[in-house]
Amino acid sequence: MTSESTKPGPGKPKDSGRDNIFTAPGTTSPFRFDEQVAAVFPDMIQRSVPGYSFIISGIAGLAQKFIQPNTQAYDLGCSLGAAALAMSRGSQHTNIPIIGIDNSSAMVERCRLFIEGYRHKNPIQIHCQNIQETTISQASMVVLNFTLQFIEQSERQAIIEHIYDGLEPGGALILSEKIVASDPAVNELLIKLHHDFKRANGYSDLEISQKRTALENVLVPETLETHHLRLKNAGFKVSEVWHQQFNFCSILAIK
Ligand SMILES: Nc1ncnc2c1ncn2[C@@H]1O[C@H](C[S@+](CC[C@H]([NH3+])C(=O)[O-])CC(=O)[O-])[C@@H](O)[C@H]1O
Ligand SMILES: O=C(O)C(=O)Cc1ccccc1
Repeated sequence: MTSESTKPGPGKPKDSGRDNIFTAPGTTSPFRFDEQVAAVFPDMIQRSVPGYSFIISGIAGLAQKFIQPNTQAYDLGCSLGAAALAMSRGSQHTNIPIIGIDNSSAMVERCRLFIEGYRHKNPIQIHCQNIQETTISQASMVVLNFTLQFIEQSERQAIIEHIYDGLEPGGALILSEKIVASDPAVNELLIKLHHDFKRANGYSDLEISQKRTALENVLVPETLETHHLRLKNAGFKVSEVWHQQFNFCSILAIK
């Protein structure tokens, strides 16, 4: 069993492989979190999201500050549970229920196995369900780590409001998202820098372009202004960017 205190981030389950999903020409069907993606997810997210490991470590640090006794913590769109494990690791308290939610059964199955492989000091439960149908209560910390971007835009405000309602005063929402820069030229530049990052991590131009096509209308990014406004409208007192690398951003919002 691996100790959560010595391994940051998700590491790699023994059977996880390299992401070759978009290697073959003609692979452009819409992106889905199916078994094929779940099987290579640690490699895919690590090589595709600038700052991913830093954000996971940062979530552990934020958990140290925000998780309070007699509350719960949520990892919404948990995939393999990296943020749930980070919250467990970072929390100063034990016996805090940490609830991971994902609507992909392939992810949930692997997440449960993955979490079993780590020693964790807080109980982690993983549920296969839609975030839109998740009850949130007595929360001191909620994480949406690159999840809201995959949800219909028309449903995003209600989700943020529901999270706000379930948070205790002083509780934190960590919202990480791929963003669109307001200035079109800067936006193009950030997209280019992101593609350079992917190329430097071993993805070919064909893989980058086919995945870009597959993500159209599936991952719908918004501007930072839209996120801050949505958080403000939900009632959050504070929303500040605590990490940004190119067009990948993480916001800390406090109730
Ligand atoms: N409506 C929904 N309800 C529940 N789950 C959903 C929904 N829509 C999408 N998902 C799930 O949200 C996750 C998004 S990945 C999160 C990474 C993780 N947070 C990490 O810190 O490693 C982000 C990425 O791959 O860029 C997937 O597992 C989906 O099945
Ligand atoms: O790969 C990309 O281009 C992304 O924008 C990030 C990403 C990472 C994992 C799944 C889907 C999108």
